[in-house]
Amino acid sequence: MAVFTPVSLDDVSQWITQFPLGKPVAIKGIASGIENSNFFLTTESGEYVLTIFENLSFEQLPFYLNLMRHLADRGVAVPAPIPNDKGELVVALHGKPASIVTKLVGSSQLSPQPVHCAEVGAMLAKMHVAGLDYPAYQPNLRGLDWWHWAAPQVLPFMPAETATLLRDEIQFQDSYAKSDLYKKLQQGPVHADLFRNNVMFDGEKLTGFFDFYFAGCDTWLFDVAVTVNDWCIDLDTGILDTARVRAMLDAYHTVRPFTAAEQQSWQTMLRAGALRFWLSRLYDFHLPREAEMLTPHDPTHFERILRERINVAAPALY
Ligand SMILES: Nc1ncnc2c1ncn2[C@@H]1O[C@H](COP(=O)(O)OP(=O)(O)OP(=O)(O)O)[C@@H](O)[C@H]1O
Ligand SMILES: N[C@@H](CCO)C(=O)O
Repeated sequence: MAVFTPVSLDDVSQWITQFPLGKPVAIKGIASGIENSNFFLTTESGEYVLTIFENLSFEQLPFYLNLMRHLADRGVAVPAPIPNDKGELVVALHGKPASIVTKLVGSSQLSPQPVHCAEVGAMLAKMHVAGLDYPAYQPNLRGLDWWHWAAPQVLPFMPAETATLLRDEIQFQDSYAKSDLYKKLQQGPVHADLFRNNVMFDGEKLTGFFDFYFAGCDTWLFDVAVTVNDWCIDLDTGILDTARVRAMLDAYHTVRPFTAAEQQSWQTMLRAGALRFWLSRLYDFHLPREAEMLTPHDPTHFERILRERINVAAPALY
């Protein structure tokens, strides 16, 4: 189901000569993606992932691919995009934008232990610091402006009590975003979707972050909140697991110390991280894209997490 645009060895044999990768030896579609057509590509020089982008355009892609290249060049574990002989990272294949990146070793860790959370926390801090001098800017396209655009479209579908929760939370986040405290937070490029299925592990060793296509510039703390809200919870209840939270935050703090302003903002940001995915899931659920083939993710998962973060104090940031 996941390969929307088929690609054969014949299709790439000529196309790939613009990349310094030698002859292609094998190509195999990857079943698990839902957004793009992905392939494992073996060439004379090694193993790579070829992606044909089904939704993002030639204009949108450079922000993401240049960011991955920038991070990879600074030792952050991410797939490194391979430039062609003109230095381009995005090249047309079957009329659609495509790229080749290095293949990460391992698989996703879907039942993380504290040791995995510590690896993620340390690498996330490293990524934030390495992104500081990334020259391109794009806002988080699923940030406050998007919440204001999406909420009126989903509210008519919602029962009164949950609609009130959504309205109140957006208002609460609005006033926080205007506060002096918010302005003190460090900002930069963030992944913004660093869920368990977007990180690769080889045993207990993290081998890479991937799927950067929600990345944008936002507060670093928002990225930490999104990551904790997925990696450090009991999936059935949304309740934070203190051992995993501590492992992730302590490892992050060792690489890039949190600030007092971040400490004060922590609970609010955990709520923002929950709101962001509650709203996007509500939107995908009630207003699915045309020809959407997917079963949408369950919005109530993040509604539960939001209520939990409103009602229960999280472990301190440091
Ligand atoms: N650089 C990489 N190295 C190794 N495996 C990769 C790499 N990039 C992607 N994969 C594999 O391909 C699968 C699909 O990739 P990805 O999650 O990016 O799909 P997508 O369709 O682009 O997005 P979505 O997460 O929305 O499904 C991943 O689960 C992973 O197993
Ligand atoms: N991580 C998102 C899906 C988009 O990558 C979610 O769980 O809603």
